[in-house]
Parts: sequence; structure tokens; C-alpha cells
Amino acid sequence: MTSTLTFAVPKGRILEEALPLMARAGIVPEPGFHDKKNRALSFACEDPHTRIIRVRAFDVATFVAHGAAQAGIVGSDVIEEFDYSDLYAPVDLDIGHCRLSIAEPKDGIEGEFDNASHLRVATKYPNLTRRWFEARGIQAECVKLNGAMELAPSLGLATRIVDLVSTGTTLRENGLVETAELLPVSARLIVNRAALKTDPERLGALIESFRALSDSAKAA
Ligand SMILES: Nc1ncnc2c1ncn2[C@@H]1O[C@H](COP(=O)(O)OP(=O)(O)OP(=O)(O)O)[C@@H](O)[C@H]1O
Ligand SMILES: O=P(O)(O)OC[C@H]1O[C@H](OP(=O)(O)OP(=O)(O)O)[C@H](O)[C@@H]1O
Repeated sequence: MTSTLTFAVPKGRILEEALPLMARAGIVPEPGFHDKKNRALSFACEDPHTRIIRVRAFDVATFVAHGAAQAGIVGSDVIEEFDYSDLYAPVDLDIGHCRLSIAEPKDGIEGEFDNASHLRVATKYPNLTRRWFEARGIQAECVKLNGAMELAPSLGLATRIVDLVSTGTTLRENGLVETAELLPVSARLIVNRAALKTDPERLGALIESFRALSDSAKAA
């Protein structure tokens, strides 16, 4: 008997770009998936042996790393933040491009927390942030926020932020400037390593379908 493959996708901005790629790889959700009022989180697919779960971006990595979902799509920012050993990210899907950057007030820093070897940073990415500063001999004290990081410097919560930047509009509109890029970001196909060992044919075929899409996009 074929078991059900659970494929995890983030509910927000990557999804619109991911759906056409998923369809070309044979993962097509039931029509109810597209109904914005639908509160269901798990959806059947055209292929009766596949289901899609729609969760928050960080949780895609958690579901797949723990084997609750066998595969999924998530940004490289999330993969790098968690650094789960059970996650395999074999295909760069060339969608969801942005960058993870440090920003600070354009008019200079007024915080009392900072000195040459110690900074206070507001971010959703404390692990990546600490690692990046540590490699430069600086201890970053991270204040974890889940959104609206841009408010932190003006309200005295931190002197800098580490956040995703795409057009730069959010930084600009909040009086911040980008000072360094930590990581270029794009969305990846992720697979649970144990599931790949248990069901190499099915997950191998899935990886190959997405790889072929990404290769043909590069060749075009
Ligand atoms: N300008 C951007 N800002 C934020 N994320 C972006 C941007 N461009 C691409 N991304 C990608 O989208 C992902 C966020 O996905 P999504 O919006 O689905 O998250 P979410 O689950 O709604 O997040 P949240 O936890 O904030 O609710 C990021 O991890 C990143 O890889
Ligand atoms: O450079 P820009 O094009 O302005 O994009 C960057 C903004 O987009 C993201 O937030 P998002 O809109 O995903 O909302 P969030 O704060 O709820 O994560 C990110 O956290 C920035 O705030």
C-alpha cells in the first residue's frame, strides 16, 4: 500500500510563486485550498497519495525536520536559522528572492547597549545573527521579535535589526539604512533525510521533478 506523502508549504508570500512549480511537479491541491475563507490546514491533492499542509514559514522546516511532513518548500533564511541535521535542501527553486541584512537608524545610533564588542540586535533570526557577529569577534545580544523589527531602534529596544529586505521600502519608511548583507535568500525544496532513506523511489522522483524544473528555468 502506498503511504501518503505530506508536503508542507508556507502560507504567505512564497506560496503564489510556489504553486505553479508544484503543479508542474505533480502536486496539485484540491480547489478548496485556494479559498481564502477556508480555515482547513490540510488539503487533499489530485494525487490521492499526496496531501498539502499550509503552515507558517518557520514551521515548514520544523514539520519536515521531524518527519511529520516528508517534504516542503521554504526560504533559505529559515533553513539556515534552524540548521536542522535531518533537513536536506537539494533544489534551489529560484523563487522568493530577498536578502537577510543588518540595518540601523539613518541618523546614527543612540543606544546605551553597544560597545565595540557587544551589540543589541532585534531579529526573528537570533541564531544566524549570533553566528554572523561571532565570526567577526562581536557578541550580539538578540531580542527575538516575530515581526515589525523596524520599530525596535526608534523605541530603544535595540540599536540594530537583522531582517529580510526585498525592495528596501520598509527600511526606508522607518528611517533605517542597510549596512551589511548576511545572507542572500531564495526558496528551496526540502526533504526529510530519514524519509528519503525509507522511500527513496518516491522522494527521489520528487527531487528530480523539481530539479528538472529549476534546470529548465536556468536554460531558458
Ligand atoms: N520581502 C520579503 N520579506 C519577507 N520574506 C520574504 C520576502 N521575500 C521573500 N520572502 C520569503 O518568504 C518567507 C516568508 O514566508 P511567508 O510570508 O509565507 O511567512 P509566514 O509563514 O506568513 O510568516 P510569518 O511567520 O511572518 O507569518 C521568508 O522566510 C522568505 O524566505
Ligand atoms: O524590503 P521590502 O520589500 O519592504 O520587504 C521587507 C519586509 O517584508 C517582510 O515583512 P512581511 O511583509 O513579510 O511582514 P512581517 O513583518 O509580518 O514578516 C520583512 O520582514 C520586511 O519587513
